[in-house]
Amino acid sequence: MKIALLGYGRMGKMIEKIAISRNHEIIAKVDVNNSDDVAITKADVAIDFSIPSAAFNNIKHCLENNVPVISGTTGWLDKYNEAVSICNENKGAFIYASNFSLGVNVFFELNEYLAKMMKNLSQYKVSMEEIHHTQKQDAPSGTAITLAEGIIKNTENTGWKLEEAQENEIPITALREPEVPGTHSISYKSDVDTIDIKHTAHNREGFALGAVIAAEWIQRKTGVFSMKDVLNLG
Ligand SMILES: NC(=O)c1ccc[n+]([C@@H]2O[C@H](COP(=O)([O-])OP(=O)(O)OC[C@H]3O[C@@H](n4cnc5c(N)ncnc54)[C@H](O)[C@@H]3O)[C@@H](O)[C@H]2O)c1
Ligand SMILES: O=C(O)C1=N[C@H](C(=O)O)CCC1
Repeated sequence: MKIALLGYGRMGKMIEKIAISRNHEIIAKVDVNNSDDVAITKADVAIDFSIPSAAFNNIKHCLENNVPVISGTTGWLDKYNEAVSICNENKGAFIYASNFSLGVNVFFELNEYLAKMMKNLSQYKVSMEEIHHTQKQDAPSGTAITLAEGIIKNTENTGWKLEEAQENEIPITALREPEVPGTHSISYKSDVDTIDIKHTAHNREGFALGAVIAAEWIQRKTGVFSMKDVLNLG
């Protein structure tokens, strides 16, 4: 495949490495200082790992030019429904995932399964912690938001909050520490015990491999998909 990389930072560079190892060709590298709108239109797929303020326009440009797009950028989801409409209007192909790693997508399923079991056990209070590197622009992480949505869907919790949560809201603690690729923990605490589940990324390879697999999977497809479709989970 001919791939356009939208964002050539930590993730863009890791995706380039994995894509080349799977015999793909990188035909455009778009960055804050380097835009190449023409090259993008010649790609079989674009992979966007940019910044929250750029993601929506990147995705729109691809969909309006019939280029399937995979986006892992977090922190722009107020415009997700608009991106879905643009995809459908243009009969395009689009996948957003807050986390492309196989391990986290298994963890998403485990989270929902546990939430269902905890639904009627009101003595347990749920909380979440995420830890990422200090360059991260958004908080809480996109992954933490997906996990919170998985709990809300399956329990009486009505929302999530960073820190000071109300009753029935999931409190999320977002910590920033040097070099941490991404750690997410969910705890259900009662007076007598605690149940914890945790996912720890050791590096960024899992995210990048998942994004390249999604880019391979979406070829010749039309519609809006998720990593659940790609990985055939659940
Ligand atoms: N979904 C996942 O699996 C996953 C995994 C890791 C990171 N992320 C997300 O991916 C994004 C990128 O992460 P990163 O660690 O590579 O960040 P980074 O800061 O290393 O890279 C972002 C790059 O985007 C570039 N950029 C800025 N404006 C742009 C524009 N208009 N068009 C294209 N590129 C532009 C920047 O110059 C920079 O090189 C973040 O939102 C992060 O949360 C998602
Ligand atoms: O490094 C980041 O930034 C990450 N962002 C995603 C998120 O916000 O969940 C995935 C994990 C790494």
